[in-house]
Amino acid sequence: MATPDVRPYDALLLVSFGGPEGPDDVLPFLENVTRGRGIPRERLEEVGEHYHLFGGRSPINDQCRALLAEIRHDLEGAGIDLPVYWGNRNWDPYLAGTVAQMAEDGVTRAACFVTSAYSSWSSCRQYRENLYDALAPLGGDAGPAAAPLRLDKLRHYFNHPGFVEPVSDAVLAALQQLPEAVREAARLVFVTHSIPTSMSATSGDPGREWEQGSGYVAQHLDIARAVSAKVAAETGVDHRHDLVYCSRSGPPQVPWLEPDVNDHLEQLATSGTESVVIVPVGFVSDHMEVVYDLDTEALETCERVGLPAARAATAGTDPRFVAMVRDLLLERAAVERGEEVARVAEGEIGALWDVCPVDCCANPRAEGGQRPALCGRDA
Ligand SMILES: CC1=C(CCC(=O)O)c2cc3nc(cc4[nH]c(cc5[nH]c(cc1n2)c(C)c5CCC(=O)O)c(CCC(=O)O)c4C)C(CCC(=O)O)=C3C
Ligand SMILES: [Fe+2]
Repeated sequence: MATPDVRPYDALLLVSFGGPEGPDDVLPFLENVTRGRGIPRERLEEVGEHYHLFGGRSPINDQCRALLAEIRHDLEGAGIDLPVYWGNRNWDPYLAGTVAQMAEDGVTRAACFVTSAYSSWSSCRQYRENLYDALAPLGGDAGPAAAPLRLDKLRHYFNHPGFVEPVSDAVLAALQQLPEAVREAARLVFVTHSIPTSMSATSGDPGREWEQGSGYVAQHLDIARAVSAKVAAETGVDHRHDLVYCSRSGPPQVPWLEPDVNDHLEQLATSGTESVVIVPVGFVSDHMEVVYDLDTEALETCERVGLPAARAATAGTDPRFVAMVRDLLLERAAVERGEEVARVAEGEIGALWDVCPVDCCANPRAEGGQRPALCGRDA
C-alpha cells in the first residue's frame, strides 16, 4: 500500500483546554479560564472544590497525553511520519510555547485537531482566537501572515462516524449495565455543556438556518438522533431521548441553555420514567464535567429520586476516534492539494466547512468587534 499523502502538512497539532495538575494549580487555572468573564466568586470556589475532590488534578491533561500517544501510534501504523504537538488554551503546555517550538523545529504548515466537536464561541471560535494569539508574535509587526508557519483547523467532527460509532457502542454497553427489568424502558439522556443562550444564538454559520436557531443545539440534536437510530437498529427498541445541559456557570440573571441535567432527571423520575442512560455527547473524554457534574452529581440525583442509571463512556482513545483524526488530516490535506475528497458524515447536517464562514460563532460579549482569529474566511 502506498504511503498516505499528507502534503502540504508537516505537523499535526492537538489543541485542548488544559487543566490543573495539582492543588496549587487550581486557583491560577481558574483565573486563566475566567479572566474578564464576570463569573461570580462563589461559582469559582465551588468549581475549585470539584477539582480538590480529585486531588486538585483535572483528568484532561492525562487524557490528552493518552490521545497523543495513540495518534502517534496510529499514524506510524499507517506509514505516516509526522510530528505531533500539543498545546492548551488554559494550562501548560500553553499554545504559545508549543507554536513557538514548532517554528523553531522548522514546521511550515500544521493541521490542528481541537478536542471540541461542535460550533460555538467557547467550543470553536475561541480556540481560533487562541491560535491567532499563539501565532501572531512569530510574525512580528506584520502579524500571523508573516509567521514562518501556517495553522489550519480540521473540520467539525461531531457527526463523523469515528465519533458517532464509539458513542453509539457506549450507549449499547451502558444499556447492558441497567437491570434487565428496566432496560427496555430506558430513556437516553444526552448531555452537553450549557452555554449562554446569547452564545448559542451566534453559534455556527450565521448564513444557515439551524434547528432551534443555534448551530450548537442543532448539531447536538442531529447526533443524538443518529445515535438513537443506531441503538434502535441494534436493539430493536426505539428508546426515547432528550438533550439536556450541565455545568451552567455565570451570573444567575444571564440565561443559559436549559434544562439542567439534574432538574431533568428529577422530572423524569416524577413522570414515571423507569431508567436512564446518561450520554455525555458534548465531551470527547472524561473531563471534570463528566467525572464531577455527571458521575458525582447527576448520579447522586438519580440515586436520590430512585432512578436506575448508567453513564455511557466517552470516545476517549477508542481506535475509531483515533483513526478519525488521521482521516480528517488526510481529507484536509487532499483538499489543500486541490483534489476531490469524500467527506463522511452521519445524521442530516452533513460534513461542515474546512474554513469557518465570516462571523461564524461570534462572541456575543465582544465589545468593539470580534477578536482576530485564524482559520476563518475573515482571517
Ligand atoms: C462549550 C464549552 C465546553 C466544551 C468545548 C470544549 O471542550 O472546549 C467547555 C469545556 C471545558 N470547560 C472546562 C472547564 C471550565 N469551564 C469554565 C467556564 C465555562 N465553560 C464554558 C463553555 C464550555 N466549556 C463557558 C461558556 C464558561 C463560562 C466562562 C465563559 O463565559 O467563557 C470554567 C470556569 C468555572 C465555571 O464557570 O464553571 C472551568 C473550570 C474544561 C476543563 C475540564 C477539566 O478540567 O477536565 C473543559 C474541557
Ligand atoms: Fe467550560
